[in-house]
Order: sequence, then C-alpha cells, then structure tokens
Amino acid sequence: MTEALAEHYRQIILGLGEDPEREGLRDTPKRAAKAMQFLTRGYEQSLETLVNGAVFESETDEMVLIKDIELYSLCEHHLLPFIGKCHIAYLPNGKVLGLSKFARIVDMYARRMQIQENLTRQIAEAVQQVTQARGVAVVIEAKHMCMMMRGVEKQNSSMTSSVMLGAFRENAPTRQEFLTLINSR
Ligand SMILES: Nc1nc2c(ncn2[C@@H]2O[C@H](COP(=O)(O)OP(=O)(O)OP(=O)(O)O)[C@@H](O)[C@H]2O)c(=O)[nH]1
Ligand SMILES: [Zn+2]
Repeated sequence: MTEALAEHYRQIILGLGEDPEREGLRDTPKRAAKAMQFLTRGYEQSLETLVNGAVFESETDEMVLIKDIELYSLCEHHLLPFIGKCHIAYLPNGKVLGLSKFARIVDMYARRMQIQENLTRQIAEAVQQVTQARGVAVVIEAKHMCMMMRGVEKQNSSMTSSVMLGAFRENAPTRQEFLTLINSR
C-alpha cells in the first residue's frame, strides 16, 4: 500500500514540474505516503478496540469536562490540515470512561478526511455510545489551512462547531454551565 501511494506521490511531484530524482526529493514519495497513512490511520481503528474496556462504574452524576484536547485533522475538500482543540463534557449515568480514551476518540475521528461539523458529531456520538451518558457536549475550535494558506487567505478566522446531545440539548442551565466552564481560562 505504501509503495502504491508513493508511486502516486512521485506522479504528483512530476505533475508539479519538479524532478523526483533530485537528491532532496528522492525519498519524498515514500515519506509523503507514510505521513499521509499516519494522518489517516483513524480508518483502521475501531471504537471498541480503542476503549479496550476502560469503562468504570461510578456513582458520580456531575458533569465531567475534558478541555483543550489538541486536534489535527485533514479537510476532505483540500486535504489540507485543520488544527485546533476539542472540549468534551458528559453527564455520567453510572459509568465513567477512562480519561485518555477521550483523546483517543478525538484522534480516531480526526485522523480521517473530515469536515469539522461531522468530526464534532462523530466524537459526540461515540462518547454517548460508550458511556451511555445522560448528555454529551462537544465543541471544536479550529483553524483551517485551506482558509489560511490559500483561497480566501484569512489568517485570523477560526471555526467553532458544537454538538449537544441529551441533557445538554434539552436543559439550558446544563448547557450554560458547560459553556461557562470551557470559556473560563
Ligand atoms: N463547513 C465546512 N467547510 C469546510 C471545511 N473545510 C473546508 N471547508 C470549505 O469547503 C468549501 C469548498 O468549496 P469549493 O468552492 O468547492 O472549493 P474552493 O474553490 O477550493 O473554495 P475556496 O476555499 O473558497 O477557494 C470551502 O468553502 C472551504 O472553506 C469544514 O470543515 N467545514
Ligand atoms: Zn479545505
């Protein structure tokens, strides 16, 4: 697979008018192929393997918030990165999820070809599925290289997307508590 991808990258380099045989570029097709495979390795992961049974019984029914999870993804329109952070909150319903698993869930979906809105929803639904929480809230703030390096070339705009499930959707004070917490620095 890497070999086949590398050959495509060689063609891309040629198509861009460069010489894939020159010293600096000789290993580039292979490097680029490996890098792209890394950036899309989320396709090979599954929620079940990733969670690995790290769901624990707990009496707590107060909001749990995991803030500022770094996020690197690829926009599916241009295959350029979008970079930002993700905040996840949930209201446990007898079960809590191992802390690191939130970051793993973010990575699994971020390391695919994405648009930010779908990524946000997939993370929220995965957390809901695994924890059976009374509610899940996910906010992503990200900057899109396709907006910055090309196209409209806007350097200071960022996009915020959110998905609220269950109590976060139905109960305004719960949603407000979440928004206050993520905005408090
Ligand atoms: N909603 C949303 N749009 C995105 C995301 N990533 C990239 N886009 C947008 O996808 C759109 C694709 O528009 P097209 O007109 O088909 O492509 P384009 O000619 O390259 O567009 P420009 O970026 O405006 O130059 C652009 O408006 C991008 O800004 C994302 O995560 N969410
Ligand atoms: Zn884009």
